Amino acid sequence: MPTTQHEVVPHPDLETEQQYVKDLYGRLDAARDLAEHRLRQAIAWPAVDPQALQERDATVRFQTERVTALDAAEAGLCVGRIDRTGGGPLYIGRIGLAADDAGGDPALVDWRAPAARPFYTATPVHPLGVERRRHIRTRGRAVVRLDDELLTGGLATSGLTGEASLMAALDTARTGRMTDIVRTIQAEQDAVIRADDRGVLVVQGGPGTGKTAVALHRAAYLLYTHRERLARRGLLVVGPTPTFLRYIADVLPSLGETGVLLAGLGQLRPGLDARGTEPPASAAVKGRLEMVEVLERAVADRQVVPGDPVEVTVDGFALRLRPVDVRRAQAAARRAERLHNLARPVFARRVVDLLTRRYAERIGAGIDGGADLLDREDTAALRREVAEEPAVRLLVDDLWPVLTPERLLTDLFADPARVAAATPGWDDATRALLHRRKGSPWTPADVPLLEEAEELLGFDDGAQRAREERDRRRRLAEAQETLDVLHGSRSVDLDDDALTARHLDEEVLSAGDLISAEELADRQRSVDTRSTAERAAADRTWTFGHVVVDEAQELSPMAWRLLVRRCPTRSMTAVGDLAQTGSPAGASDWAETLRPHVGDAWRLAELTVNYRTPAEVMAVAADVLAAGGTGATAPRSVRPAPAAPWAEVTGEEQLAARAVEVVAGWAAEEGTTAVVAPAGRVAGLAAALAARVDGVSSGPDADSSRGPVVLTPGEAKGLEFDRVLVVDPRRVLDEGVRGHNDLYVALTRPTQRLGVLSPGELPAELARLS
Ligand SMILES: Nc1ncnc2c1ncn2[C@@H]1O[C@H](COP(=O)(O)OP(=O)(O)OP(=O)(O)O)[C@@H](O)[C@H]1O
Repeated sequence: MPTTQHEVVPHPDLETEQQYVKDLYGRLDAARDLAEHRLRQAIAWPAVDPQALQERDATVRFQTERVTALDAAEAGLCVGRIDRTGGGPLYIGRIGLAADDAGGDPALVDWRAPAARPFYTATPVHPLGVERRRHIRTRGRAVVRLDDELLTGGLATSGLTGEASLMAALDTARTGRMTDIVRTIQAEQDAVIRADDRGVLVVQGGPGTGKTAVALHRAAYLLYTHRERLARRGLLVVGPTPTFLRYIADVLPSLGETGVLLAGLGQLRPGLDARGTEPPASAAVKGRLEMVEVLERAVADRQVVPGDPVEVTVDGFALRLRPVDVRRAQAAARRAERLHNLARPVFARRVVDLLTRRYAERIGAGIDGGADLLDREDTAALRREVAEEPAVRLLVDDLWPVLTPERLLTDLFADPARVAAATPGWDDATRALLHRRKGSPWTPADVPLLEEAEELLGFDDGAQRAREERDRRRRLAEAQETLDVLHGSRSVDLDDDALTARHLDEEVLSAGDLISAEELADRQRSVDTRSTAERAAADRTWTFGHVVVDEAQELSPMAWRLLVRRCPTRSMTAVGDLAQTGSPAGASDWAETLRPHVGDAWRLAELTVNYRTPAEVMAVAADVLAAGGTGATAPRSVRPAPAAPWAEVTGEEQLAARAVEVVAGWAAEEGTTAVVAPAGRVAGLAAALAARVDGVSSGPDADSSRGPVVLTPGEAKGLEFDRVLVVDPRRVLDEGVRGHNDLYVALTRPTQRLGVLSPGELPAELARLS
């Protein structure tokens, strides 16, 4: 009888490759030992002055990053090799390692180096000088499998690079954390990863096409290729939700890159973590570009002209300020300075000048010659008196208050009258969407508005500058004192009596001759030891060297405006899928979305292959996409499903119980599980599940590495799970502002299994499942 047992014949080169990989690990160990030694040396460096301290900190940071990168390279150090026509093999891996022979090929080429490119892009039709591509799979430091592709035949294949390795990677159970794809990057993905960094690159691709993976690998590639510039200016990666940021957080560190700032829109204002929630319609209105004008009007509205003359009393004299006086003072302030807070001192000066004149007139009244008799000193004294009078300060505050962005928005959104004044032509229902109770948490949609307000208000840093100047003078005085002491105590040991005093002055350089007090004071300024990412996170005026935006279709126009401000060079990568837009403020057309911010200075790349969702599941999702009527096409899946997707009509009463049963039934399987349901059902389903299954979580803190998660389609966006149960698809369709997009997102999350539970009749869009 023929045996069904499949005997795996080890690849004949396995042992040779094991030797080579062992040698590479030896080099990695040596590089790490050296970096650790240098790090220890740097830490032990006696830093005698601030400059040395600064140098030491820079070295410590550099060597720490080096050790971290070398540590990260340990897992899967070598990913494969290419055998080139007329040349030796070139090994590709996570980092570059030099060979002993300085003139020859490196022992290992960094996957991001130009020489590594054919490993990802060579095909039998376009072999690029490559005869054979070999994927090397390792476990720990042991080589466990070799997969070869011959590229000499000239015949077109599946179009996938390293198909066996790719399929093995795609079939692996998920852990709840995204992993890197260095081993199996595909040619169309490679083109995006290595694309020129100038201008805005938009990457459009359906679910599972690797947009997130590609965006993160592109970040790593740009850091490698433009290391110096990006190390100085920093790189920002923006994601939609805290859950998503947690999901992707390990990828860049696993590629040895730790200096990238990952942030959600809610974290883009230093010092604020905006996690409040609000109806999508409110977020949509806040996201409109016309909010810029609304804010401009809201600021102008705070520059008040009273209806009637106002009076302030200074030393018993009632002084009058007429509306026309205020108007003139306002006009002068606005002429002098565009920003509200910076123009305020001009306004205040004008008001004080006017009141001083009135004061002088009142004092001079009854005396012959009147105010003209007061000399400059008298007037200056009166001016001081007026300026220091609390009633005058209060009046100026009323007429032109110092405003923080938070105060401007809090006062505006809490007061329908203010909103009405700032939104001429709006209807009341739209205005009502801006309402916010004082003290409620800020939402992500508020962040671009707060930042815009900051641009309009300006920050009067007069007090801070005065403080810095005082500090500088103090340091200068201390430095001078130090130099004086050094100068006074210099020991001059001269044998030659013939040296005259004049010679002495010429020949002996004192500390003060080598360094001025100013230089010394400057050196004493405290050294900023924070990394670029930390400094960028704390500084709202920081501009980044490159910005990567994931799920870019969700960004509102105001959010785009904020990001472009943070990246004036427009060196940006935006990845997204118009067919998955859930937010009413989000994009339905890239050109339309980008035009107000970058004009036509952007280009489009497309990803067409779905690596996540099995073909049978994708067919169901594609029906929903087609029914949505956007005309978008679903990407092509590369894998079949291990089990057919299914749907079940449960009735309302049985819905939660069936969901629990299904998820509990899946509990024994490896990998992650998600229940995706309309917002109104999440809490109930999570509670029902938690009673039966361990580690259930939901909402912004959901974490599928601990157990099943219950999410809305919006929260599930960008994530993936081995098994997904979609509950109540009808309500997902009906409740979402773009319901078909939401259901499409929900259905495209699984890597293995999909189940659908419907309390009532299955929507026609899911007919394929009935
Ligand atoms: N070349 C590849 N090799 C191995 N795995 C890959 C490759 N490309 C993508 N994947 C995997 O496919 C899955 C989907 O990738 P990713 O999440 O980046 O897609 P996406 O386009 O961002 O999807 P969505 O639009 O749904 O957010 C991930 O598990 C990713 O690791």
